[in-house]
Parts: sequence; C-alpha cells; structure tokens
Amino acid sequence: MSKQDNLDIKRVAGVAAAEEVQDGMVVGLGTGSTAHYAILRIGERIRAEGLSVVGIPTSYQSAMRARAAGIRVADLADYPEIDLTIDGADQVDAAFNLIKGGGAAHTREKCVAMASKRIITVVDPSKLSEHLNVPVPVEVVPYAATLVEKQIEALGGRSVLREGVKKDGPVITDNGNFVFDCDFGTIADPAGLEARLNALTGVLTCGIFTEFAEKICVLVGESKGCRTLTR
Ligand SMILES: O=C[C@H](O)[C@H](O)[C@H](O)COP(=O)(O)O
Repeated sequence: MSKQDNLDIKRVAGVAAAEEVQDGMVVGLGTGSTAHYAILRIGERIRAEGLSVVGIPTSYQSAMRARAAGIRVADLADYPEIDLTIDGADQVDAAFNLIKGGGAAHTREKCVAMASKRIITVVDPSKLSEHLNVPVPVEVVPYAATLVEKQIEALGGRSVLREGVKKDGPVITDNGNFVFDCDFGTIADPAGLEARLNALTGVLTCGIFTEFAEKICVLVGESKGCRTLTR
C-alpha cells in the first residue's frame, strides 16, 4: 500500500470517529496521524454546525492542531471527566488491549483515556493483531535510564533508546523524559507486563493499555469505508 493510500484510510477512520462528537461534549484529542483527521473534521463541524465542543489534548501536537482547527482547548485539570476520546494506536489485539506511544505521547494519552467515558480507537488494518507483539514504548525519567534498561532486561525485554529523526540524541517527551522501545516478542500477558513495567523504579508510564477495553470501540479505516469493531 502506498503512503498516500495509508493516509487515505486513516482519514476514513478519523472522519468517521469525528461524526460521533455531539454538541456540548468534552472530547479527548489523541495524538498522531490518524487522530489528526478526527481533529480536522471536528473543527469543520464546529464551523459548519456551530457545535460547542471543548477539546482536551493529549500532547503539544494535538493542542496545536486543535487550535489551528478552531477547537477550544482546555486542560485535563479543568475537565477531569471526558465524554469521548478519539485516539490512534500502534497495535490493537483481539481483546482490545493496545500498544500506544509511537509518537511518545502515551503518558498523557493514558491519563485522558482514564478520564474518558468512551474511547474510539482509530486505526488502519495493519494495526490489528491477535496478540500484542510490537515493541512497547516506555517513558523513563532520564536520571534512571541505565537503571531502567537493566530492569527491563531482567523482565526479558530488549530496550532501545528512541532517538530523534531531526534531532541528535534522545527523543524528549512532552513531560521532559526519555523513551525506550522495549521488545518482548509476543506478549502473553499484557496486563501483567503493563503492571510490571509501570512498577519499575524510574519508569513513568508504559505504552501497554489494558484497562480500557470495556469502553473502547475500534474504527478500522478501509479503502471502501470504515469497519466498527466492538467486543
Ligand atoms: O504516541 C502516539 C500515539 O500513541 C499514537 O496514537 C499512535 O502512535 C498511533 O499513531 P498513528 O495514528 O500516527 O499511527
């Protein structure tokens, strides 16, 4: 599939999710290339339909994109209860466990997910997998980087410090931390691994999301429309 075709199907999912937004809602705004299309469409609907929506961004990227789209943006502290969040994922398994953080935004995304009544996860079909098996992003306090690497090795993972594409040295998250991408192969027990990673000294948050399956609906963009997966 060409890069443009892939963006087109991401747009299908993002736009379909944005149609679920209703007047008066507080909406969590995800990060990444798929959530981007939802943000654009919400902005269009605010202009065309006069919707009143407050957006709670999950990153500097989504805050900037939301403002550019004409969405009023507020802090999670102001709106700790969110009606609906639209966000992407790097992988979704059959039980709706997720791996997130390909854009290093998973800590704020997890906070917003926790605060949300409903979550629409927008993906292209390549993100669906029976089991989680892509590397897990783990946000780490820089001071503890070497300590965390050793702890991840002890858990059976191989960690690689994420480095910038247009920056020399480590990627720095919106929270001022490093990210390790940690390969555990196929993850047999996502909830157990999530708990173990989050408990490591020096770790802020890992990108495994297992707590939200009950409130997640997955929209899969496809060339001929959008497929909805529910549990
Ligand atoms: O940190 C970034 C987020 O978790 C994204 O939602 C995830 O990486 C998916 O991004 P995309 O929609 O660009 O594939």
